[in-house]
Amino acid sequence: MSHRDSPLIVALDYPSLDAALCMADLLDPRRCRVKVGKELFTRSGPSVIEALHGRGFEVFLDLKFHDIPNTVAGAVQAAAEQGVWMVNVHASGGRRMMEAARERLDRNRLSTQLIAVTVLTSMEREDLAEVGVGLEPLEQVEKLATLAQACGLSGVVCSSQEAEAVRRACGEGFLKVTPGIRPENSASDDQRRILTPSGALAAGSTHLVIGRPITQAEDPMAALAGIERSLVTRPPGH
Ligand SMILES: O=C(O)c1cc(=O)[nH]c(=O)n1[C@@H]1O[C@H](COP(=O)(O)O)[C@@H](O)[C@H]1O
Repeated sequence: MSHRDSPLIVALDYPSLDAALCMADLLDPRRCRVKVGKELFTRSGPSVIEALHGRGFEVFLDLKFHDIPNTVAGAVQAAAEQGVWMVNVHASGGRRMMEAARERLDRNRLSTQLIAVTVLTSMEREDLAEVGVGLEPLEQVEKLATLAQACGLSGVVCSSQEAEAVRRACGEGFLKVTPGIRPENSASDDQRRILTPSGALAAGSTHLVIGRPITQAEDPMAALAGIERSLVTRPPGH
């Protein structure tokens, strides 16, 4: 299996370039992609992207941009010009922001996948209510996914619990990138809306973002292999 077929994206949530690369060196770039998030990128800057590309990884740059349209379009262009495979914005930034980002990539013939975060997997109904959204997470995810698709984005970040609804609303080809993945018997940590890796794929996730269950395992590549096996031999009913 090459990374082009693998649904697995390992979140490299580390406070330094060295720590992230130590983990990357334990992983096989033919069997997963990697995600660089806010902490690592803020500390290391673009050098981490270069180092991961040099090791053969495709990179999801997860900076969840959310600002006025012109600012987000510029940031998305800067990310794409570093050659990353995927970049994301917050769908709650709205239509004008997402369209500006899409248009900027198209105008510059940049093929980076542009996706939108819907409702963070750490949030439940009460958390949404507190920020003025009086909908269930599922309804809000559907609403934002439909908007992101109308703005020409390639997919969304959502929890795997909503992947099926997004598939119904936006179709098979629309990417459903789902964090909040927890293998059987592992700690949920700060995640709230979770599923197992096989449950997530069965629900329609196209890509699974997995951090701590792999990066904090004693043998990360063995943990990744265990997840791969669970995807091949799905439990009955999935
Ligand atoms: O955009 C993301 O990747 C993201 C969105 C979301 O709603 N929830 C979420 O957990 N993430 C990211 O996915 C990763 C999940 O890591 P673990 O909880 O360690 O598996 C982290 O890097 C989060 O920043």
